[in-house]
Amino acid sequence: MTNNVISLTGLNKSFQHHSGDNSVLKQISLQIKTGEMIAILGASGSGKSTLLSILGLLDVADTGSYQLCNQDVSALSAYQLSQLRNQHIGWVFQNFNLIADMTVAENLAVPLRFNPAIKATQYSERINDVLAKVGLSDRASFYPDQLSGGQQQRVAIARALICQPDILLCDEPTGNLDSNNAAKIMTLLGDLHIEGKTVLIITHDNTVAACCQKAYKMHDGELSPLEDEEYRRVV
Ligand SMILES: Nc1ncnc2c1ncn2[C@@H]1O[C@H](COP(=O)(O)OP(=O)(O)OP(=O)(O)O)[C@@H](O)[C@H]1O
Repeated sequence: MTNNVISLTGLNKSFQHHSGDNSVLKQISLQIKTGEMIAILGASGSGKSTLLSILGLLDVADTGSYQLCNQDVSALSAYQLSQLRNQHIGWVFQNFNLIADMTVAENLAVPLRFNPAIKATQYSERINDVLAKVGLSDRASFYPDQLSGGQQQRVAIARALICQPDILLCDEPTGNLDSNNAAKIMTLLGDLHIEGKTVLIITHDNTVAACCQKAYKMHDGELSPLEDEEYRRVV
């Protein structure tokens, strides 16, 4: 057993095009320890989202090994993968992905309904807890379009937290926010990291990466660590 929550070794992924195979991830190796807060920087098309989808068990690599919480994911059935996903992973997206015709509380209940381990009698306590954590206890009955972008992203983070995952995978979490709201979201993610969550953020933005303990750069499907001065210099 290691204390790596995520361990990737020699991961490769290609997509087929009419013009031939397009190699998107090349020999990716990455170890993330429990409770770390990590950024992956990289230009558009460099392979960041593809890597995040594999880490979040939404896609699979062609070759290489992926251990999530010391379990080799290639050995698991679809049902076991969905259980592992429910248990360990919360997602935060750039576009918030809230359901427009549901209230905040109803949006937060959606992942609970897919999680058989959580009883319906626990729903309201869970919803109240996560709304308090993101500072939106007074917005439970609002619809997404009645909230600012920053508030919608806080609801999305509350939704990511509701099944009490230990890992947050964040895909450009500040990409649609102004700098003031972006800073608030980074403070919230930083607080969750301090509480012990493992936080992985993919971003184009050095100011976001500078809030993290470590950063990596994705370039043409290859991942390499960045030194402190490389990603903190613009801040
Ligand atoms: N399902 C797919 N089928 C074919 N090609 C794909 C597929 N998904 C991604 N790709 C290709 O993989 C490459 C990397 O895409 P990916 O979305 O991972 O990049 P990214 O770094 O996240 O970009 P962005 O920052 O713009 O979201 C791109 O060239 C893209 O066209």
